[in-house]
Amino acid sequence: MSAVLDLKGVTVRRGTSTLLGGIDWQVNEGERWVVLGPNGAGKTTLLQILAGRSHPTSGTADLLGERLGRVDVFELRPRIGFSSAALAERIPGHERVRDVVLTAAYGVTGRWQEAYEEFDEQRAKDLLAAFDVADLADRHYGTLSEGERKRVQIARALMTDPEILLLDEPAAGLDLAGREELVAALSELAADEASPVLVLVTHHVEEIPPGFTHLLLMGNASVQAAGPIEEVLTADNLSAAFGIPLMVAHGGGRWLARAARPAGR
Ligand SMILES: Nc1ncnc2c1ncn2[C@@H]1O[C@H](COP(=O)(O)OP(=O)(O)OP(=O)(O)O)[C@@H](O)[C@H]1O
Repeated sequence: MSAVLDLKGVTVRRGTSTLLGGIDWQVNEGERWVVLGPNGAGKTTLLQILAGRSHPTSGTADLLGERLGRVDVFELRPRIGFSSAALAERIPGHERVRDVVLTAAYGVTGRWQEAYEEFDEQRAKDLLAAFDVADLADRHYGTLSEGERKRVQIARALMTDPEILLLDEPAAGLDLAGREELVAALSELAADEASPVLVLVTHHVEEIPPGFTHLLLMGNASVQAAGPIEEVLTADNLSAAFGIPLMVAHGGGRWLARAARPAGR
């Protein structure tokens, strides 16, 4: 079985900065990955490669069996769902929620004169229902709460029935109730065998949804540890990645982390 994502020695340089230094990573069918690490670790840069929106300076990135640099990325991108704050900013506030999801079929934001099939309309409706926002379908996107927007963004990322779904900090900016609702929705997505391979980027172990299987821990532009979540998410690994002594607890499918001793002691 070939890997869904296969990165070998992936390095990204911008000027004199190394944003990613020699990343080796394999993701297989059915896996649900969390990419965790501190600010500036290189998580967003990595996701840009996985989304086919940026190329490595050196090394090789095979996405769905296609090598970046040799494949037409415009054919590849519909096979990879992607949700990020930067993409969300492009959604016009006056767009109807149903059209925010529907227009992903053409990879555009802002409905204009595209013709959509009944099948597309139905899929957009079903996705809104799956994320519990069906009753918002006729609202303007700009009138939604942040939590509602996040769920619409994920529904949009799934519109093309992708083989991989990349989520860059989906819980950022949510209040506690919003975060918990999103974690529950992502946990359901993880449990569904029909779901694509999932890759979720976060800074916070509290945002890891139950059912996610693997963890890539990043720090200093490189992989600190990678593998099954229970093996990798240890106090030692997390402390090394974040650069302070941390404690980790696990219960009820959820994770917690805090400083091993109060700051300043
Ligand atoms: N075009 C660029 N030129 C130089 N440095 C860059 C460029 N783009 C990003 N960086 C730097 O690369 C590093 C990694 O950035 P990246 O956004 O991938 O990190 P991240 O782990 O996603 O961080 P955060 O959690 O804060 O979003 C950061 O130090 C950032 O300042």
